[in-house]
Amino acid sequence: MIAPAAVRGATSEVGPLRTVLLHRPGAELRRLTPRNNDQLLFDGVPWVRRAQEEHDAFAAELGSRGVEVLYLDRLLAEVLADPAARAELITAAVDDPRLGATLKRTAAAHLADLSPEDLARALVAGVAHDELPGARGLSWELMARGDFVVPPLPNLLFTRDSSVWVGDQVAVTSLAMPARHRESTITAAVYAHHPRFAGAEQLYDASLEHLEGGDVLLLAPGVVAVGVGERTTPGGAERLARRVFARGLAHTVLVVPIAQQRATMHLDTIATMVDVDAMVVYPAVASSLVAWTVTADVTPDDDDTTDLVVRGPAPFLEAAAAAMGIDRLRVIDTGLDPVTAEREQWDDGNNTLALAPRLAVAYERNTVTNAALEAAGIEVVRISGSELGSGRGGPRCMSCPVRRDPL
Ligand SMILES: NC(=O)NCCC[C@H](N)C(=O)O
Repeated sequence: MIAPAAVRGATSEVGPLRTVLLHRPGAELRRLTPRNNDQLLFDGVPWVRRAQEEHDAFAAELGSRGVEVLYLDRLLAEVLADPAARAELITAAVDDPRLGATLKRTAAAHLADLSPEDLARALVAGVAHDELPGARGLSWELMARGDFVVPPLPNLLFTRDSSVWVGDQVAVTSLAMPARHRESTITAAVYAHHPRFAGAEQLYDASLEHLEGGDVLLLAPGVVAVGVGERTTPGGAERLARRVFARGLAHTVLVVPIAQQRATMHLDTIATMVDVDAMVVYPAVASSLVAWTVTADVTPDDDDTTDLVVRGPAPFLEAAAAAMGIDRLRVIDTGLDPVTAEREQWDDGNNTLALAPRLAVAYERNTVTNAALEAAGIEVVRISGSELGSGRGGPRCMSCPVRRDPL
């Protein structure tokens, strides 16, 4: 029996969206340079003011459709009034093998002196070498002048990846790329300490096998697809499967191998739901995608030891339809010809955010995919993303649904 998520959480990708967690990009994007953008997982150096305008327009579209927008940096500043949360996050910020003990101590003392708002800014934007008054120690002396004592988190923008709600429980994820590890310390602290989330059950945590929210798709109530590739490991998918079964949050997990490359870093870069029975899918992979269907052997009663039944591989679209209990999953193609499809997939044409069945937010630049969506009966809310897109993420990546109405 799959419990409906009422007050918090989500059981699908398309149930009416009521509350969403966003992060408005700020000073952390100003840290990007041509020297560090690759390591920080951006494909360029965005124009920050324009990125903020694009993000504000995205948030305004959500707000005008009745979606409550929560901002991660505001929740973070609020929890940083709590000494326990401050201590946790300061320790995590300086827990870096590049720093010697003296620099760790100086950096921690500097952060501990900041107000909650300034500390929130420093945790997100990082602390540059020359921003640490009175710093001493060998590792500070030998650090390159342009380097960071606490590296910035420009990918916090992509709130989908560092936490994901499955039913009424929240999974703080275990991010694979070093540039993103510290993001989950922030989401973990917000969910653990903010009164807004009091009582929320934690489904996953950052100490476990790699699992990123962009790889987790709630295909239908009780059916979760997990992409396994550059970011999420088979071990992460297995752990999540056991936990969602043990807690009655799903009856089937479809594990979907995806190519380990930047263009397809998460499952949501190649497929997203736009209706209860329809997905926009990158046609270059649609027919070759497979899924392993995972279920529980007996009624599960324990988080991490349930015996799993694994069947497959079978064509993804068929396995998904069978698990969802429908005849067929309708597919809308990205692009039209292979070159347009490749361009629009790269520019997050597949990465739509459903606000309700047949209503989705998409980047305006993917004109061919958006026309195909409309031809299939999907209303498209277009937003611009010329600067936001330089981080290689679209509307779905930039949003973590905290509450969707049950279908
Ligand atoms: N779900 C997603 O596909 N998120 C986009 C993450 C982009 C970010 N620059 C990254 O490489 O992790």
